[in-house]
Amino acid sequence: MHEADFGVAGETAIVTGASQGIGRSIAETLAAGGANVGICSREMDRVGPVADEINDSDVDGEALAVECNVREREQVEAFVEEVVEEFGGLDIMVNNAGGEFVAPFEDISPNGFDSILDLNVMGTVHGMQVAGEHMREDGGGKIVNVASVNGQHPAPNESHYSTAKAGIIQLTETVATEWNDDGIRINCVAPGLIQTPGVAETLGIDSEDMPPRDQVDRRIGYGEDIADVVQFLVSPAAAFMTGETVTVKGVPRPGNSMQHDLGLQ
Ligand SMILES: CCCCCCCCC/C=C/C(=O)SCCNC(=O)CCNC(=O)[C@H](O)C(C)(C)COP(=O)(O)OP(=O)(O)OC[C@H]1O[C@@H](n2cnc3c(N)ncnc32)[C@H](O)[C@@H]1OP(=O)(O)O
Ligand SMILES: NC(=O)C1=CN([C@@H]2O[C@H](COP(=O)(O)OP(=O)(O)OC[C@H]3O[C@@H](n4cnc5c(N)ncnc54)[C@H](OP(=O)(O)O)[C@@H]3O)[C@@H](O)[C@H]2O)C=CC1
Repeated sequence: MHEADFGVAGETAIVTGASQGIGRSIAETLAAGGANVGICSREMDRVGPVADEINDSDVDGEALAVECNVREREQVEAFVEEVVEEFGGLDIMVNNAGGEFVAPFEDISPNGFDSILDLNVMGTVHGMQVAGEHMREDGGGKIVNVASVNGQHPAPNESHYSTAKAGIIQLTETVATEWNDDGIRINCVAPGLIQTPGVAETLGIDSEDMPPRDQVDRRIGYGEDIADVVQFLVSPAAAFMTGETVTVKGVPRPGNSMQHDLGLQ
């Protein structure tokens, strides 16, 4: 009788941008599943406590926090190297660090547009190439990139971010065809609106009454909604999936969904 295997126990994972929000949920979920996790953010003061919390808990996975700006190639190389040394390999790479500001296209300076492409696209390129090198030497691995529904559907005042996230979706599909023979599966998750500190800051959407997770028809998602799908994508259960983008956005419905209100349908 077949039993589905969603396990990650004993694997080593890296999650970028894990001091808060979706990245933190992914790191905690994988650690609770028994994976050792290397996590980073731009500030040790912010990401260190997340590792402490995981290490002080009774989950099986251990955490290592490293200060790393994903826009800086050398920092990504040093981060990955430290995790490989600490945990003895690298099986899973989650390129989550990303962000935006909201502005009309005509008000975004060349440098402003470039900063969002650099953070989201080049941050992901650095993570994929550096992790990929270790995975090829080690006989394979799994990569998950975090895009957005903004990379799939138009919404006003998100031109730079939507361009970047669409790029991440293409990057995922293209490199998946190239690294297939190396045993590296690469998939992508496209979250709808998720309750995180970043969304509170950028869009002014703060803690509202959150309906329970078992309700699909709600305005905004939890970090765990994304983390669970990421765990599926890196697990043996997704062995026949590569180059895919999985959208996780609940039910966007007029008058009901925040995404619809924001122009993302
Ligand atoms: C509605 C539908 C919703 C649809 C909603 C759908 C869901 C989307 C949810 C997404 C959620 C998230 O990603 S939440 C994440 C939220 N948090 C963040 O993103 C914060 C992270 N921020 C950063 O990493 C940075 O600040 C980042 C924006 C990349 C810029 O980094 P830099 O170091 O390059 O910083 P700077 O030098 O200050 O800025 C670079 C240039 O960008 C310009 N710039 C910076 N902020 C700007 C702003 N608010 N408006 C215009 N321009 C701005 C500056 O003027 C500079 O250009 P010049 O003046 O020309 O030099
Ligand atoms: N929340 C949402 O509705 C959606 C989010 N997304 C995507 O999900 C991902 C996470 O978003 P969310 O959790 O909301 O964002 P948050 O702003 O809440 O968290 C972003 C995380 O990334 C880190 N980070 C930011 N820039 C860098 C950098 N240059 N190098 C390393 N770490 C960095 C931050 O840490 P620190 O500040 O400590 O450096 C923080 O841990 C992003 O890629 C975002 O675009 C996609 C669709 C919807």
